[in-house]
Amino acid sequence: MSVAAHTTPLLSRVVGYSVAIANNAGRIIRDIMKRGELGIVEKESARDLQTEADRAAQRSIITSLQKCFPKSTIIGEEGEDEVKDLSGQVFDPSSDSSSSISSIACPPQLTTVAEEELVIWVDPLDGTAEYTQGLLDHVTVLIGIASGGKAVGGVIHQPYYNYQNPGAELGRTIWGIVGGSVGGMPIVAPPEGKVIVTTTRSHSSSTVNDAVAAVSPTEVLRVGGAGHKVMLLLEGKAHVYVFASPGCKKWDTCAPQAILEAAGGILTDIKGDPIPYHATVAHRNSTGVLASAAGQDHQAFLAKIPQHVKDNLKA
Ligand SMILES: Nc1ncnc2c1ncn2[C@@H]1O[C@H](COP(=O)(O)O)[C@@H](OP(=O)(O)O)[C@H]1O
Ligand SMILES: [Mg+2]
Ligand SMILES: [Mg+2]
Ligand SMILES: [Mg+2]
Repeated sequence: MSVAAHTTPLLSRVVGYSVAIANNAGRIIRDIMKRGELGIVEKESARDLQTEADRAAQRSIITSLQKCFPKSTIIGEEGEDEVKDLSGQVFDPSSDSSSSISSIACPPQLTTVAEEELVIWVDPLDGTAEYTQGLLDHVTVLIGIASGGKAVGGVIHQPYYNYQNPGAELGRTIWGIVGGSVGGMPIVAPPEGKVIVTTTRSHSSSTVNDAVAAVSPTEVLRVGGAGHKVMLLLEGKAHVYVFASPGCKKWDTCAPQAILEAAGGILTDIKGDPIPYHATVAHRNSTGVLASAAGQDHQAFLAKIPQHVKDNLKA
């Protein structure tokens, strides 16, 4: 472990190590796709799939995080078996130069956060439906860090970024700490005079579509993954992410929310209430998600969501 690891705040260390751990999970996801044996199973429904990549990536992330931060609570999407299974290949994040943590700024109010206060929400593969359909750049690995019920830090790794540009570096990783710093990609403002809305591609409903129409979009980007959609907000390709559905879970939103807020954006439920991230909360974001890029009028978007949409999403 480097000297910096002992002198930097715990939260910066968790985020820095999560960068390396997420990059390693991305390698696992690419390897499984290359082998072509996806081992697809249905979870709660045919719209809720799990592949060997979801399972193997989660085993690796949880095993590695547990080893580095044994006193924190870690909650992963892929259920009890994968969480208790610590047989994943242990990856030592301090061996990876991508976990250079000295540049990850932590604001004063978060420098004293203790390991046992952290709740780490892990989505080992966000955008599973798109992964199985070959829409590979929709896939992300999400590691979100909460303290006091709030999303305070996060990592989004996009393992297939640039996969259609041979010769360019494959994959990218974005990280952030709320009130601290954001890194890994330039933050770009979306174009003025347009309202580009991003929403689900594979989990639509009439309520989802009513909410999208209500914000009067000039364009709608239907893409996979909560992580991918928040990346579109960060890189100036969309103004707002509207998802009036109870389908997203805490592991889908914790990391994207922390990074978006670190970059000046806002993520709430569809009514404008904050999403809680304590260890004991229900996993489902039953009142939907609305996220806006930095500089956008979040309240104005919320005000356009029709009452019948809000009424359909009960806590
Ligand atoms: N109706 C639904 N049923 C199950 N999962 C849903 C869902 N709606 C959204 N989700 C989950 O929320 C995440 C983002 O969804 P979408 O891509 O449709 O915007 C996906 O995460 P995973 O791919 O990690 O499971 C997806 O499974
Ligand atoms: Mg899933
Ligand atoms: Mg997900
Ligand atoms: Mg997932």
